[in-house]
Formats: sequence, structure tokens, C-alpha cells
Amino acid sequence: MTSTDIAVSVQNLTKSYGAFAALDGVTFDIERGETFALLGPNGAGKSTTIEILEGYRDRSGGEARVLGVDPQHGGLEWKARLGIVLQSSGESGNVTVREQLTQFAGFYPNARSVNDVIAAVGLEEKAGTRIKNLSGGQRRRVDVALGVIGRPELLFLDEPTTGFDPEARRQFWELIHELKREGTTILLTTHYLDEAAQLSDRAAVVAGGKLIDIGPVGSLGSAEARVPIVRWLENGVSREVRSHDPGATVADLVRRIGEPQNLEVVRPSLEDIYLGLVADSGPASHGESSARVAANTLTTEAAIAGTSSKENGLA
Ligand SMILES: Nc1ncnc2c1ncn2[C@@H]1O[C@H](COP(=O)(O)OP(=O)(O)OP(=O)(O)O)[C@@H](O)[C@H]1O
Repeated sequence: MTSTDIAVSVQNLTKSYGAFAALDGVTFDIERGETFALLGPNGAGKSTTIEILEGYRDRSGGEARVLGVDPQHGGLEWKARLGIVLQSSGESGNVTVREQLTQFAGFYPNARSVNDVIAAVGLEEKAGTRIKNLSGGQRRRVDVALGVIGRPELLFLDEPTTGFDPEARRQFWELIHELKREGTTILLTTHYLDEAAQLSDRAAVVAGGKLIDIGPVGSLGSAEARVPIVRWLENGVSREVRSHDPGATVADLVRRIGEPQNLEVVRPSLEDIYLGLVADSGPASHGESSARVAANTLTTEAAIAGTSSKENGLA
């Protein structure tokens, strides 16, 4: 792979606030055309990473290249190649949706059609409404529209769908798939793991300022963490067992107890795997996170069911 295939390159990135290390040696590359998710609990360092790459924050150490440029020295021409949706919306103005987008479109050499973008984010009926009169979720859609209007080569999306209703999220996913088809490189942070699984080619998990895993979304976590789970109800008690060969496990189960109630075979979701990774990363994830609590719940369920097929009488 040549350096021109790489949209973002981060090596040993650090960011300190006094003695506190918000980022502690993070390294990853994002290829051109790739959608890459940065996942992690609150305070993990995701926004710090994104803001350094956008040129909004200086790093304390390490190297960063964004579209071949050090973001600390990126000029206007470089900025025009980026699309940015910040975590919190700055848009609450007195202008209408259409006016705001038309103004932004004028900043870019090859902007998209304002009407197309308004339609893509589902704001046709609000195009003539002043932004200050929109709901929170509608304003967030304006943020996304402003991020994509300039036809960016690289789009940063920091928790883009916070406040979206389910229909708007699906519509947003469609927009991202369209941008992917056009070859846009996307760096996404989100706490919605289904969103990350749906949209990303690869993901990195950060906790406590350190990168704890990176890879294609289907390959994150240990091989053991990705083993399918067979669940059923037996004598009113919920049971589950992990099995490399769920078909054989179910056949054994049917032989043993007949047709099992509430039988399901599930592959651990990205959320299951993420929760395990974050829990394993320990207290470095800056406080007791909901992830740790949820991971403990999973452990408890596993304990109820027993930990091996032998203990469940399936062997
Ligand atoms: N200006 C600052 N001064 C001191 N500490 C800061 C500053 N900005 C961020 N931090 C700290 O750096 C850490 C990383 O923050 P960051 O915003 O990158 O987390 P995040 O992963 O984006 O979290 P969230 O999911 O809540 O958005 C946090 O502990 C935060 O309190």
C-alpha cells in the first residue's frame, strides 16, 4: 500500500492535560474509501483524537497525517477537503435551513446541490424554517447536512445521530452508504454499536486513552469472545452455552430434553464484544462505566447457565 492510499495516519499520538493523559500512544491508519469507527466509553479519548485530526486541537506528542498534511499546519485548501460534524451543535441561528446550507455551499469549490442534501437528511418540510425553531434532532440533521455539503474527501462524524429518531437514523445510514459508494473516507464515533456494525469496515476501541483493539468489525475481540451462543429455557430457567458447533449443540439438546423452549442461536453482537473488551481493559477506562456493569450482567447469565457444554449435560 502506498502513502496515497492512506487518508489518515496516526502514530503514537499523545495528548496530556497537565499530568492527565487523555491520549496515551494511539496508533492507527485509515485507508482511503474506508469507514472507520472509533469506539470507547465516555472520556476514552475519541473526541480528543478526532479534534486533533481536524486541526482543532494540538497534540502533545506523536505523529498525525490527514490527507497527507499535518493537521496542526493544515491551511484553508486542506480544510475544504474535510467535512466535519462536531459532537455538539453550534447551529442555532436566525437563518433558515436552506439559507445556512446555501451559504456553506458557497465556501466549497465543488459543493453538492443544496436541495439534494436537504432531501438526504429529511428536512424538506423544514427547509424554510429558522434553525433556532428546529427540534434538537432536526438541528443535528442540519449539522450532518453542513458536514456533507462540501463533498468532502474525508468526513469526520462525532456522534452524528445523537437525538435522531429511529427513522432518521435509518435515513442517515442510507446517506452514509451513498457517501461510501462515492468513495468518501469516513471517521465515525458513536455509542450506538449497531450503527458502528452497520456502517464501518473497521473499528478501533479506545479506553483510558489507549487503543485496546483494532480490526474489521467482524473480527474484533478474541476468537473466544466471538463463539456463537445457544440459549434456551429449561424448567423455567434461562440457560446458555457457547459452542463452536451450534448445530451439533442444538441436536444434542433436542436429544436430551426434546424441543427446547425459546431456543435461539446468536453470534455475539459488536456490542457484546465491545463490552467484554472494555471490561477487560480495567479501571483505566476512567471510572465505573455502564459497559462494565453490563459485562458483569453477561457474566452472571453465563454463570446461571454453567460455563461448559458438559456442565449443561450436552456433551
Ligand atoms: N480541555 C480539557 N482539559 C482537561 N481535560 C480534558 C479536556 N478536554 C478533554 N479532557 C479529558 O480528556 C478525556 C478524553 O475526553 P474526550 O472528550 O476525548 O472523550 P470521549 O471519548 O470523546 O468521550 P465521550 O464519549 O463522552 O464524548 C476526558 O477524561 C476529558 O475529561
